Amino acid sequence: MAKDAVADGSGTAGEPASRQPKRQREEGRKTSAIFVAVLIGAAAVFAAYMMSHSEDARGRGRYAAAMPALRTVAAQLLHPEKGILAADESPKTFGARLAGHPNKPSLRQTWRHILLTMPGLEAHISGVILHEETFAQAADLAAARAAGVLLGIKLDNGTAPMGPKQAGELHTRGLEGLASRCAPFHTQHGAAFAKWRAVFRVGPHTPSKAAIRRNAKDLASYAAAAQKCGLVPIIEPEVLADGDHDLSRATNASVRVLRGVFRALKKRGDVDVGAVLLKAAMVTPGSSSAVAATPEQVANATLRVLLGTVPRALPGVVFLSGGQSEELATTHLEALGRLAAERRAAGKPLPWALSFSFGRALQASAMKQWLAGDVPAAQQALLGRAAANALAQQGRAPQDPAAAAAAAAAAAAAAAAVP
Ligand SMILES: O=P(O)(O)OC[C@H]1O[C@](O)(COP(=O)(O)O)[C@@H](O)[C@@H]1O
Repeated sequence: MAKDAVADGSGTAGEPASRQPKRQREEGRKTSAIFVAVLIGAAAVFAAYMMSHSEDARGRGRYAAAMPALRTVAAQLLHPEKGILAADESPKTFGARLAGHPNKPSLRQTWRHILLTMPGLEAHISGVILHEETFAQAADLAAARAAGVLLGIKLDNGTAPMGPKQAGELHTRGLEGLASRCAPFHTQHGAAFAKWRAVFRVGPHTPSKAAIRRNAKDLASYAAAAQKCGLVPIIEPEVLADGDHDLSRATNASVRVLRGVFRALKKRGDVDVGAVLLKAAMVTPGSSSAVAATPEQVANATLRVLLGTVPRALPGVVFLSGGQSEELATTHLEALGRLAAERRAAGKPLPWALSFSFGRALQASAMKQWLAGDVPAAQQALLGRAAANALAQQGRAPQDPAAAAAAAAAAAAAAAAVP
């Protein structure tokens, strides 16, 4: 009997449970109950902490139901033979591209006029992202729209330093009043999409959790506001190439940032991720890194990051050029396009389209020609880069840019000749 009592855990060895004093049994039960309650409490606190602090925890929440009209616009932007021209430089950034020429509003206006009215632009450009100041150029906007080029508005107001604990890190401004600010771009100026850029530095202690959380939350708030305004949001969490970090640190930072961003989008519950485009940096070693990476290594690292973080429902990823030369950005895009084509051939297609949304890597040579006074050469240069990148995103070797420009111009002339 004593043996049974020990075996079923109900008493002390040698003394049946029924013979223990009642008070002693009750105290034992109370102690176990308190112990279990403390355990449950600690587990709950730990789980809550992990949910709110761990960047690796799976995001809770859901995406909003499909927004068909916005999904159609997203698909238009992701035309397989076209990409997006980023011409939304803030006045300060534009000035940095001018090689000493005075950064006057009229100069920016002239350059954007040349871009928006360029014959043949629509051959390989599906949309142009513009700075707010360009929305005053109504005739130029109308010309681009008439050619079938979608217009986008940069809705962020640039970056500002984060608190003293995140020295050197930045957050993006512009959420205040966004809901009312964004509507007229769609209703009065015909914008179809929008963009918001957040930046993350790779350093020994960055990007910090705080910077990721804050920027991810703000990107998600912007995406929701843009969709409510009737605009397809491009979210741009740019992991900067500045620095001497290697490919593996760039990979790690990109994974953490993108996880944070998609978790924040899901947590809101009012964003249709099927009507959002991700504008991402390719995963490369830092611009002052001692160790270079081949285009194949860059493409592999970039795809690995995207496959591990980006939901299948997102329609497309458009890459920024991030200070790479025009040729290098195209070479990297081509390596990515080749990987995507190989996966398709192997019956494992990527869930999203890959394309480009370059600023400098589309405009650098063109601007040089324009600043030297040769507008036709500027147009040729830009059309040539667009054509080369359109091929590259399909994994096809870019032709000689001059030949591609001539082909684009011929196509435009043929289209114009049709009555
Ligand atoms: O003027 P800002 O806000 O610094 O923007 C910088 C540029 O970065 C981009 O997001 C990406 O441009 P790049 O392709 O040249 O890196 C552009 O859309 C934008 O013009």
